[in-house]
Amino acid sequence: MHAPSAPILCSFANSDELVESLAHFIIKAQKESVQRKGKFTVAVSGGSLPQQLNGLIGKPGVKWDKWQVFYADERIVPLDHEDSNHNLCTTHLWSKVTIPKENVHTIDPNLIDAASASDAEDALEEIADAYEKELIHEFANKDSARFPIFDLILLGVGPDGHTASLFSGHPLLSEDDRWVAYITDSPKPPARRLTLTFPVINHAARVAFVASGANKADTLQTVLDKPEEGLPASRVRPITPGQVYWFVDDAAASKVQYPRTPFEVK
Ligand SMILES: O=C(O)[C@H](O)[C@@H](O)[C@H](O)[C@H](O)COP(=O)(O)O
Repeated sequence: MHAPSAPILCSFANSDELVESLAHFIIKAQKESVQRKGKFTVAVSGGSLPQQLNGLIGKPGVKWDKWQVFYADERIVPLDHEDSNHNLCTTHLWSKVTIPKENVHTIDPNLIDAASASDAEDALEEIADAYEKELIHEFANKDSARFPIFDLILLGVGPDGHTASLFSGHPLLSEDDRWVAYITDSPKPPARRLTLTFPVINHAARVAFVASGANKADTLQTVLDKPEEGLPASRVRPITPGQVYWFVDDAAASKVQYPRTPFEVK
């Protein structure tokens, strides 16, 4: 196993520049992946991220039919529920682009109904297992890696430093076997969620965090300048040649000492 490489921090003067640069970064990653293997595997999360992807809308360089999308985390609610990350992404992105419906891999809606009808953890286990199988179907046989290698995982960071549904102090932070796990005790509602685990996130070819606004300044300072504090977002350190990027605005980076890397569109 190779050592993780240091995060690359790209900070932009405002939200428009961030959104546009992020779109260029994603398109470049997509081109490389499609050239190499004919598809682009992506994981996305919720929060403000889907809106920050709107620089992709209408860009001819985006080959939506080559995308295979999974959710980095999802809430255990019906897919059209206001808390669903799939619903959020559909509203802000999928409904505005030509991605084939079958290329967006949701948690199984039939299993959600069963889980909603009961408090039993078995139903959540079943949802997590089914989603893991969906991933195995996409990634297995391609190489012998123990974990899937996403081309790109897009994440946000919460004020408490959580990312996906990986929260500080939670036993799930030490999960080293499963690809997908469920939680029933998310400190932020809704309590019942599904998440990709750290080994999956840290095997990705690229992980890009997106964060904006002054209310993220303290969090980013801790995550980037004090990784020894071990906030979940600091633990995202893909093994080489994987790389973690931070796409932030200057307001969010205002307290960060960590060196910036100029963003270059090539
Ligand atoms: O866990 C949740 O319930 C949130 O969806 C969360 O993961 C969100 O993505 C981050 O808090 C970042 O939030 P912003 O994208 O709004 O900065």
